[in-house]
Amino acid sequence: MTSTIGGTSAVPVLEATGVTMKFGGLVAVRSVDLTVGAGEIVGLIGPNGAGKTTFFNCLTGLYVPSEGRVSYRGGVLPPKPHLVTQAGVARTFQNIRLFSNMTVLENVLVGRHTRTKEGLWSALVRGPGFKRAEAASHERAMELLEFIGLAHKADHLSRNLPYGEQRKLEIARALASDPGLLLLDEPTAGMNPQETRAAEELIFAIRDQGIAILVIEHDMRFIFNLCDRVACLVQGEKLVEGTPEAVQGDERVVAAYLGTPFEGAPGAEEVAEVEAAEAHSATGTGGTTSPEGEAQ
Ligand SMILES: Nc1ncnc2c1ncn2[C@@H]1O[C@H](COP(=O)(O)OP(=O)(O)OP(=O)(O)O)[C@@H](O)[C@H]1O
Repeated sequence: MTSTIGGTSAVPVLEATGVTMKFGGLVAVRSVDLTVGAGEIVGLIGPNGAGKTTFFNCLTGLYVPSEGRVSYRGGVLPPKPHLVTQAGVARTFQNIRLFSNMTVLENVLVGRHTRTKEGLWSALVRGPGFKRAEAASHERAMELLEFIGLAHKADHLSRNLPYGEQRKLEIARALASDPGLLLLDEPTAGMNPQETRAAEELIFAIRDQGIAILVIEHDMRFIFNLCDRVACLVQGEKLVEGTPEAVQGDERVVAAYLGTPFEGAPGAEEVAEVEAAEAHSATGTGGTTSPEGEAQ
């Protein structure tokens, strides 16, 4: 199966079909379909609480979706984070999750462990197989630090890095698992404009290495500049999906961000029902009539 993007055909790397996530009575994500093709950068936008991170958590095995299916390169992903990483899907988090007392290099090495095959026994006796694997991991981790521009800080404690560099280090740690798909949750949150620009360049460079990317971001200028395709979630449902130009110009997206109701908006029926019920209870027997004859 292929997904068509702007007239070209891309092989899907990620396919999410009908993904729904319920927390008790709350439907945080409702029947969302999304594909990411090889070589693509896809953006996921939506107002606060729209369900973006919940959807990411469903893709990466942190949550088991209430309904739906997530596949990577044609195989259904097991709902366990370490197995998802092993399959080739890596992620970063909205709130930085580095090991603050470890060095920059050690943080990247932690991300490498899904790709090392040496077992506990081999590690304990530090046999030749373990030493070879350790040297290869070290070399790969240094390559990645070179790539993100932090090789000169390999021995620094990660907690001493400026915020923008901590975010870059998180990306390097995710890349250490050799993913085919990288999910970035608000990679530029808290960054200044120069750091945001550098993050954009870094993401393009990652894509150029053949890694598909799905990114959540609130910075619209960043997302519309970066992405080949953008999907907008509102109240857990995918409202619009298309090229940055199409999504940017879509009045429903603008309305969703401004909180303006519009016809057919996800949740609009529920809102109307609640408003009608409130009007009913406020007026006792079905509402009063204004002098102009309009219901209040
Ligand atoms: N573990 C949970 N238990 C219960 N409700 C949750 C849980 N996680 C998220 N929610 C709810 O699901 C909805 C979607 O939240 P989510 O964090 O996915 O939105 P978001 O689009 O990522 O928001 P933001 O842009 O603010 O990060 C919200 O109403 C949130 O309160």
